[in-house]
Amino acid sequence: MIEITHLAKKFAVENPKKLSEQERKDPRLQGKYFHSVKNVSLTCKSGEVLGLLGPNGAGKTTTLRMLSTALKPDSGDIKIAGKSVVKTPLIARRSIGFLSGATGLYGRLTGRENIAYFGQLHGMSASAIKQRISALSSLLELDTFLDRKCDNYSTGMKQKTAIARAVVHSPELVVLDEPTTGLDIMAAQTVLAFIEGLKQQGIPVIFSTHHLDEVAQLCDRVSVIHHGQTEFDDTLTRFKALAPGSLHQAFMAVIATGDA
Ligand SMILES: Nc1ncnc2c1ncn2[C@@H]1O[C@H](COP(=O)(O)OP(=O)(O)OP(=O)(O)O)[C@@H](O)[C@H]1O
Repeated sequence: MIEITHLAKKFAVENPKKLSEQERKDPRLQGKYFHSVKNVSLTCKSGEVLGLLGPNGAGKTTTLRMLSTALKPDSGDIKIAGKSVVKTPLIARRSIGFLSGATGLYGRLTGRENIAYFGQLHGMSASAIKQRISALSSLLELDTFLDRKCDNYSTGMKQKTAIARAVVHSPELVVLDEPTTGLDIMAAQTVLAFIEGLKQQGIPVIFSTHHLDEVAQLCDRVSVIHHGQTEFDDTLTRFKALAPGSLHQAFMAVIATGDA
């Protein structure tokens, strides 16, 4: 069980001229600080997939970076199986698999070497790494390119390899920041099937997306963040009930409530 309660994170604005016009008008800009995440709470149980939705700049990536321990929250708490990620980030890191949009693969290494390197960092033995890469390679369909240098990988090859790398240590919780962005339909389906497989194993998955069809296909729960605040956190069934027949309308209804 993952419980995020009243999470907040602000960033100092060093040069206000560098902010976009939208950010300058954003109510989260207060004096010298931009309050990217103001009040985010969500829960996700074993075997559930949670879709994190929100307009561009809503605070999804910042929330997921706090959940993965890459960023320390200013306030609020994150608990995995009752233990605080904020108080013991190093221990928590072992139990989380995090796919970030920002971390690239080492181009001079092959996909296999990239994944194996992360396995070593997690203290896995050579034989455990070999077995795990073999399993992940067939699940994510990496076989045809895994021994090529990553420099020349396509976007889909890079993303699937990065996902394998994020979960090489068989984490208790998987957090994916926009896992299907930029992927073609086949690669996206492979990634979605992989997430479904994690769910079948009882591993909770939290992923951000702008694709409502993925939410309909996979998610048990939906959280919507707008202007750094949770505006909705409940089951997919309740989300659908906000506007029967259209997830798009349901999303727009939640955003409109936040703007009111
Ligand atoms: N290190 C930082 N310093 C200053 N501002 C930041 C920093 N990180 C994020 N922000 C700002 O916080 C806001 C939220 O960003 P975040 O990346 O979390 O949004 P998002 O919901 O993931 O957006 P998108 O859907 O576009 O990926 C944005 O306005 C962003 O510019």
